[in-house]
Amino acid sequence: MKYISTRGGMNAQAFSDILLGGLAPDGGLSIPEQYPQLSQADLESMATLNYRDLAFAVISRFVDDIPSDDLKALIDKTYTAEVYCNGRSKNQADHITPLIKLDASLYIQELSNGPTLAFKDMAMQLLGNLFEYVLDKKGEQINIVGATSGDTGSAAEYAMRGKRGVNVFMLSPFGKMSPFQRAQMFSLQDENIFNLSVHGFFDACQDIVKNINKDAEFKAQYKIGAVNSINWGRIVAQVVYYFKGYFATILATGKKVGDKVDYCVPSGNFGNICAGHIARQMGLPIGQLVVATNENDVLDEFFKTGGYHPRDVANTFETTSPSMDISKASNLERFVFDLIGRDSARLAALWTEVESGGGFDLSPAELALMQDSYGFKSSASNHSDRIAHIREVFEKYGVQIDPHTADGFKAAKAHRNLAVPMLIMETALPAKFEDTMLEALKQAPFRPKGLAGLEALPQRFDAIDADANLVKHYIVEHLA
Ligand SMILES: Cc1ncc(COP(=O)(O)O)c(C=O)c1O
Ligand SMILES: N[C@@H](CCOP(=O)(O)O)C(=O)O
Repeated sequence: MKYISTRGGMNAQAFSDILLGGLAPDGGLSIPEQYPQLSQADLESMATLNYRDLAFAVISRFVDDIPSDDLKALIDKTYTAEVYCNGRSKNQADHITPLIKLDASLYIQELSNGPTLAFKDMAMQLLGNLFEYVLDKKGEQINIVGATSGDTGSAAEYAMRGKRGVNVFMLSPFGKMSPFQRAQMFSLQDENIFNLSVHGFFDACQDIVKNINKDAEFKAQYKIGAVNSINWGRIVAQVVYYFKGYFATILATGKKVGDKVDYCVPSGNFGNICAGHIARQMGLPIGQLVVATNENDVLDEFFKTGGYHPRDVANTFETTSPSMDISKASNLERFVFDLIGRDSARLAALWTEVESGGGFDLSPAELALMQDSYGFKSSASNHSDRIAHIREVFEKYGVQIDPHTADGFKAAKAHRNLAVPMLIMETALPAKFEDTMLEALKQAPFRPKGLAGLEALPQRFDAIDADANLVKHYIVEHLA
């Protein structure tokens, strides 16, 4: 399996060569030359595998330059009941991403039982172990530069703290994360962790990360790596839980392998649902892929009209599902590459428009293809929807969901077909967003053991203006 760039300007590379980096040298994103294809027999053979074996069955199809035994050992070390425990018994926790039944055909897939209580841990824990392995083999070090709106940052820092040869420089939007998210990151005192609080939104942080990645000389000199979902390693690890969720859903609903399951995914940078698209391209019988957004609804507009027009700061909003306060969805580039028949010249032209502050419109035929053949639907939420749906799910089903998952619940209701099971991806635990949960339920959400008093711990971070040169300077100074 070799990897190319969506923009056509990268020679085919092996998995280990693209693993540590973010953007391809031409500014595009790495993507497999073709997706592995699974037959009905392959799917049937996967249906009863535990998470570790399933992860190996999926990920090994994308990796051919790490010996199988080593890859299996890295996966086995990652997906354990101890890491994805969240206070459960070993037996319960060993499912890693168990389902919560809401009704006969509506389920939530738990993805937030890892160390930082968000779905990012599903891929980031594996990435941490893969990084350490590949760096050891190559005898190299890495300085990760990442952007977060609240969850990638803590997941990356918890996965990379104490790892040999790794430093993390994490950019987050100043004053825009929840107090819990802020405390999770800023209370870390590890010497290899640097938190930079940027005056701007997540989009500004991500632009800086991309800008640094495009400076080939700086990138090579300072060994810059990426952990955002522009990194292919994040996406491939996320593909696994679409398979796990599928098999668990058909088992729970008495369906058979081959029957369709719909998925609804709270979306911002489009990394989570992009993994769903790839699972579908591999042959997983996914019906609809429903994109849920908050008030920052660029993606909702795209999937309804075919027009992708990222917004500027003045039109990006602070919301109560803050991790989705994103107006430029990096991974959309991977999906559009497939949608337009992998025409890299056209893709590069479309993203040249996007990067110069504009956007593009698909043709009516492409819009129909996206909605009908690729199964994409969408819906947007606002604060009052969020509060109402947190309340509804608690009152009807006795389940507390976080504000992002509540945006997903609204979208799932809007697009549900009662004949097809619908799986809502849980993207974080309510404990991370206590104020909104209190407003909705008049009670504080469950907080896993060991996290009491998190917000009162001493915090360490540096504030900085949204300027790539300042960030580069900061990196150079702190590495020295
Ligand atoms: C809690 C939560 N929900 C949803 C999202 C959106 O996921 P994605 O960016 O992969 O679309 C994020 C972060 O991006 C998140 O942290
Ligand atoms: N919501 C994310 C934003 C970054 O997304 P990523 O999946 O591309 O790393 C966050 O919480 O940081």
